[in-house]
Amino acid sequence: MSDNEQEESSQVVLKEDKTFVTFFQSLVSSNEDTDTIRLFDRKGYYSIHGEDAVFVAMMHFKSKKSLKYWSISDPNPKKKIKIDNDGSLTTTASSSQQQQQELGLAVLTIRQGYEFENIVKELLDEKKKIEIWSMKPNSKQQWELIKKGSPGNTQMFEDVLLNGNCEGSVMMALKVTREKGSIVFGISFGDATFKTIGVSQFMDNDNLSNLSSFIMQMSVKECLLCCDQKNYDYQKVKEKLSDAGIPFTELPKSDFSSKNAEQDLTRLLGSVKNNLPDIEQEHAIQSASCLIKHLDLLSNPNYFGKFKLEKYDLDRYMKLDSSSFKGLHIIDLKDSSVSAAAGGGGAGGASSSSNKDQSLYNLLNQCNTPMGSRLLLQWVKQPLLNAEEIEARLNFVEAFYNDLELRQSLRSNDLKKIGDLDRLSKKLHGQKATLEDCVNLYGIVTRLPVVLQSLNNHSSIHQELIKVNFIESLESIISDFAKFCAMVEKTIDLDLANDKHEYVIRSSFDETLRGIQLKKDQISNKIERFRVDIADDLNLDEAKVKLHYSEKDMFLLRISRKDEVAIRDKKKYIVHATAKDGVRFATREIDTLNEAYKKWSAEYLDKQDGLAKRTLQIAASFVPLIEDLSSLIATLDVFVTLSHVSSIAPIPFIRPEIIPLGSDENGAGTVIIGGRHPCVEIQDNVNFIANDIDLTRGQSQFQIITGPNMGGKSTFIRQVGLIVLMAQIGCFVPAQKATIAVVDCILSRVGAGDSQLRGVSTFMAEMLETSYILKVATKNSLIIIDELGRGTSTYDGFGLAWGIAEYICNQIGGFCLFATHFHELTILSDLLPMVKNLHVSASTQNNTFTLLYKVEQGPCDQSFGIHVAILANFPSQVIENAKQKAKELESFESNTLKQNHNKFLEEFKEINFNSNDVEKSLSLVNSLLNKYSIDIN
Ligand SMILES: Nc1ncnc2c1ncn2[C@@H]1O[C@H](COP(=O)(O)OP(=O)(O)OP(=O)(O)O)[C@@H](O)[C@H]1O
Repeated sequence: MSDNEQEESSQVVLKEDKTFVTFFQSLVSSNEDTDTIRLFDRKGYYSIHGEDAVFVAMMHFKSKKSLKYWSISDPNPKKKIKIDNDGSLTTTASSSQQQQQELGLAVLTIRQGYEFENIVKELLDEKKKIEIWSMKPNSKQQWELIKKGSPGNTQMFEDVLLNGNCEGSVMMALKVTREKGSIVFGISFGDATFKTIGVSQFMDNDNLSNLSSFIMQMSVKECLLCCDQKNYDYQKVKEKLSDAGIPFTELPKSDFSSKNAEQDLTRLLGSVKNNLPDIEQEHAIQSASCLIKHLDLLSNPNYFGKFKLEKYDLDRYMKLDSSSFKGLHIIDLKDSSVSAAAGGGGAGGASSSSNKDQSLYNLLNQCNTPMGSRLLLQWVKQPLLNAEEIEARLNFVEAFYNDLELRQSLRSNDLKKIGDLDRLSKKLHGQKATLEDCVNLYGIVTRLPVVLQSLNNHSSIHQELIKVNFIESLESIISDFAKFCAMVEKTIDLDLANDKHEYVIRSSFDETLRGIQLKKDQISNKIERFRVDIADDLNLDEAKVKLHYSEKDMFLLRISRKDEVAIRDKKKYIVHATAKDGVRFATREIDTLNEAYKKWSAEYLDKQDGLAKRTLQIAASFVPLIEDLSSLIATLDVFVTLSHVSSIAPIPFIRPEIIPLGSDENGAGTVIIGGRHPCVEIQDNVNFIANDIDLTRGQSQFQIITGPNMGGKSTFIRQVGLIVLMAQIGCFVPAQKATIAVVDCILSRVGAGDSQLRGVSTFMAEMLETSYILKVATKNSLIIIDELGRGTSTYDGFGLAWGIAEYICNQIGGFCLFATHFHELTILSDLLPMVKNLHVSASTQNNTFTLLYKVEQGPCDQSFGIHVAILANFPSQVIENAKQKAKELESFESNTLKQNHNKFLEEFKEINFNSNDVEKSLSLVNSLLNKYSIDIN
């Protein structure tokens, strides 16, 4: 037995609850689903059992120490939690059942409130389903399921997730079919928390690249899949979902029926007919029917007419798949929701101290509102394709960029004070709001004229744009909120809210309330008189004895900690708490008065209940207006933030010139002068060297970058990718001058070591990723390839790199940055007109070796490696040997070898890596490798 287990077994608690254990075991054995975690509501706390308990203990507490064991063995253990080397948790078939049985049934108890809420969030992040069981009323041993949720359906946990959960929980229903030889996806996606639903029907290629982009860009959390085992594409879809880590449930075709779909959608979207999506999207409409059914949206009349139709137009956004997100570090894949939820500056930002390896989103997310952070995340994931739309965004950014005063006033005052409007509207809509929420909303609305005033002061060429898009909309929203403000002023006691943070209906509203308020006032007046007397008694200035009110303690007196000596050892003064702001105390008389005050307050709340409910009902009718305001503030916040980040960069970003997609035929293209990597340039101790690139179609669209290790090749090619992406988001870019040709997708294969594909060799992973690029890229794509062929022997790596480069140039014709350590590849520029060489420079003067990070024209002087070896005092014999080998390599020009690689590639491209049978694909590759005598070891 391991030390750990020794420790655990000593914690066995002999507490038998046989009935429960039997019930629990039957529950587990009747359901094979290992992804569901069950929590048992024990009134005041929750318990989790068996392997669920072990999973949660490891996930949340990172240890099994908090587990107890009930001494009843589990005769039927089904699964075992395995903690992998990287700390991740997986469930596997149990191999230590015996030990588990010896220990008994694991039990973990968790506290209600914060601990429970965090665990629910973490479980959803871990893609688990959650069930909450509660004891049936008036029964001792009978449990019933009261709540359930999953990553794509968190409706029943909205109260828990109201704080944070920035991206919501997008569920998609998916039907795959073939039409005219092409794969067609009918998709419906929805988020019940944010009350959005959408349909989209699109064609895809054999690599399902459109589906991949859709999943990433729409932040899909879970999938309902129309089961079609006989369909070959169906298996590929399942693989794609598994690779993307999207949990899916296979459902019968009968769940995807268009029978009532139109009617159901109309109910959710409201009666506006033109809300309805294009009815020709038959498969998507069928998926909508499944989605509505499985999210049970029609059982909640509150939802009727409240949903918004969200559109996903494939042709509107740049295609980005998960390897581009990872390769360019666009977002932190695991933490995206956390950092966005934090809002108000996000995690990091340019001024952050831990600025190493931060993502583009983290750099940009200096939003002042949570709504802004959410919208920015969406924009970063969905760069635009339409040049006019991009220019429109850039105009706004430019307006704020050039108006420092406006930007500062919006950032430091106006926007900062606007709370989470999405959360507020969710609470009001879900009838979970309180009078405090109404007062908060009132506070926000009454501050809007200040925002308006700031915007009105703006004067520039974009003045009209600001007027039409922000000023006029805001004026109309403010005027529509007038009734809400009047209601709050009339019904809620705003003085009490401001002074004591008590949120109640005005006493003047009702005779009974007035009577109770009188009693409360009498008590507080009495306490005030006590305060004056006590100051006198303590020999302290009256102003030094303050009245402290809180909902929990009611009235207490407070003196500074310095003055505490005045009450020390005086029995009549009862100390309640010592805090930073001083010592809080009372006397017996004050305690008694507080009791009475508490009683009257409770009575007041009771009597105001009907009026408060009515007020909240009226407030809920303003939800659509709150949503409009939220979206206006989010957009304003994102523009202000993009301009802010652009202006505070070490060297301010500039507005890029945009060349529409596909209109760069006549020798135009992407030209960046003095480009910088936005995330590397702000790293501590980095003196960033700016670099140029010219990707002109037909002349220099394919750039090979060579140079010494650590010379800045990867940084350079990624910075070009990021600059193009930022421009298409509508953001200014880190460069001195930039002309950006809009691209339809950025495809990247970066880093040999960190393949996302599990269980395949580095070489194979490289090949799979590259084959994907070769099939998906178009002449309008940007391809970024870094160190291809590292996972194989030098000759073969070179051969493959050569073949792939040639294929991109001749067959695809897209823009490409190809960083490589194969110096021989630079010869391509002599053979193909669109290929140019660049190299990162280094200096070997005065017997020192200095990386200069300057990207210069032409191939690299490949003797750097040997220079480094000389500087590192390698034995002369080794150096000579190395020189000899380098010569041999230089003369490596065997035509047969090169031909072999080209032939290999021709056949390799035809292999379908998306087939269900990975083994088969791999063995096909192996036989090809043998056929052309290519050695990958
Ligand atoms: N333009 C630059 N200005 C200043 N420092 C830079 C620049 N580019 C890169 N660096 C620094 O050099 C380090 C190495 O850069 P990078 O990883 O891009 O090199 P590389 O040539 O791709 O290396 P390798 O061939 O070993 O993969 C970076 O982490 C960064 O700190």
